[in-house]
Order: sequence, then structure tokens, then C-alpha cells
Amino acid sequence: MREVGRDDTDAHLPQVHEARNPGMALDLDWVMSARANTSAIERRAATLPGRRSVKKDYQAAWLLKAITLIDLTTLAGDDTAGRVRRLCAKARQPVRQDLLDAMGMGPIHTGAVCVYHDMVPTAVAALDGTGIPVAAVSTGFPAGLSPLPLRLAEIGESVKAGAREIDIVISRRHVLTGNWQALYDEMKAMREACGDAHVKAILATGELGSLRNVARASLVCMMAGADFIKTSTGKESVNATLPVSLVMIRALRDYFDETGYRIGYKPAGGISKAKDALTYLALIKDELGNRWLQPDLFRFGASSLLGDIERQLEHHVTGRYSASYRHAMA
Ligand SMILES: O=C[C@H](O)COP(=O)(O)O
Repeated sequence: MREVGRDDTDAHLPQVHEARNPGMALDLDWVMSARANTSAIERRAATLPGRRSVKKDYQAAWLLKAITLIDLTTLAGDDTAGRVRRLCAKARQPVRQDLLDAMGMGPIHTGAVCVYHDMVPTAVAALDGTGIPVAAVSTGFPAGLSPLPLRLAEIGESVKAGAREIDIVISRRHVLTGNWQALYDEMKAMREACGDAHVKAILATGELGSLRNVARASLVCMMAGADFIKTSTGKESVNATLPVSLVMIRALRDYFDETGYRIGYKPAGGISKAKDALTYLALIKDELGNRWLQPDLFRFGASSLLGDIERQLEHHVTGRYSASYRHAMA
């Protein structure tokens, strides 16, 4: 039995694939065998913050790394083309040049810019020539309750408009009613609709009822071909948490151990402090290793994290903190 949350060393080494996850048939025995020991997971999560505290130059290096892993996000009802263009300018140059110069760093950029479907053409134009991908939240984000054909059509439109990554939302009701086949079929159809665009499956973990459901939904989405699993839309009352992350990360490890495919992880929603970003990076390094700390396998979904990181970097370079309003995102 595969228990998510176990602490074993697995002698079985998979044949490692660098290619995109093709998915596999739904393995219900595997799904149903996934467990989550909630109290053990919560105890472990409580020890994580500050466990590996890095200081000075090392901290600055990790914070710069974190920036390259951010899906810089605006998902607000009052988004405008102007706001999205300002966000894209920030994605292209996330840290002031004088700070980068002082740290001996060349140019860096964020992992992606994440917007609603309507804003995709604006973001694509603003990022032209930079190589920074645009991620679109499609499929009736954030509830995902519009008819499936409309959700699939929305994916197609976002891809046509130039989105290279699609963040889909799963139907929480399929998880809450244990209809794993329906979740698998929906996820597979969405993956197909994405074509060459990579698909991140948003589980909306705050609405799934239990950590065991989070483990099972993670596995089903990976079996159906998800390139990433993502915690939250940012709109649930509980978004990314460390216990949920432990469960999802261990599901990623189990999937890799079984299939040899690495799936990406995107904690999203409520991650706004540099020190939280450092905790996540240390967790990924401990649980999955350095290979997972690349933009093709890890992203933060965050609208305001970059501002706090920039503040910390300014403090690192100048010894002074500036007011947070000086680091507006858009
Ligand atoms: O996917 C990204 C989230 O919607 C961003 O959430 P946040 O505004 O809490 O950082």
C-alpha cells in the first residue's frame, strides 16, 4: 500500500523520463490506497518554517532564485490592459538594476505572468521577445462550474491567443463525491485541449475536505496528464498551506517513483512574504531535490510576493528597508 506521508527509502529506481508526462490509465487501486496521516503531516509542517534559515549572501541568492520561479499574477475583476502591461514590465525587470549590479547579478525575470483569459493578448504583446511565458487561468476560473464544452473552448481560445501555459480548475464535486473516473476524464480532456501548452491542475485544496482527498486528486490529475499540480486559485478561504504542500509533494514523489515522470508543483494563494518563499524552497530541496527547483518544475503563484522579496534584497544591499508601497506590482 502506498501511504502518502510515509518516510521510507525506496530501493526501486524508475527509468527517468525528461519528456512531458503523457499520463497513464486511471489506476483506481493506487488512488484508493493513498492515505494521509493528518496529525503526522501537521506536526512535520509546524517544524518547517525557519528550520533551514539562510542568511546574508546565501539568503539573497535564494531570494533571487525565488523570483525566477514566480508566476507573477493578477487575477482581479478590475484588471485593465494598463495594469497587465505594468505587471509585465515588472516580470521583465523584477529587481532594480542598481540592486542587481550591487549583487553582481545579470538580468533575471519571473517564471511567467499569469492572467485571466481576456488579458492574454495584452500580456503576450507586452512580453514579446522576452521568452517569458503567459499563463492563462481558463475553464471558468475560479469555480470551474461552467459547462465542460465551454471550459474546453476557453482553453482553446487562450492557447490561440498565445498562452503557453493553462491553469485549469478541477471540479471539486468530483473529488467530494469520490467520482475519480469523472475527474480523470475531465482532466484528460483539458490536457488534450491544451495541445502543446502545459497544463497546471488547480486542485483548490481548501475545498477538498481532507488531506486524503488532496493526495487522491493529485494522483488522478497526474495520471490524466497534468504537467503541474497547483494548490489553489487564491480565491478559496484557505489557499496554499505547508500540510497540503507536504501531501502534494509526496504524491509527486510517488508518481515519479512509479513512472519516472517529474510533475511540477505550484503552491499559490497567500504566499506574500520572502521568508515563506524560503520555507517552500527548502521544503522542495529536502523532499524532491534540486532538479525540482527549476521553472519547468516549480512555480509560486503569487501577486505580491515579489514586492516583499525586492524589499528584502534592498535591505540586503543598502541596510535599509523601504516602504512596501514603493514596490507596487502593477
Ligand atoms: O495563482 C495565484 C494566486 O491567485 C495569487 O494569489 P495571491 O494574490 O494571494 O498571491
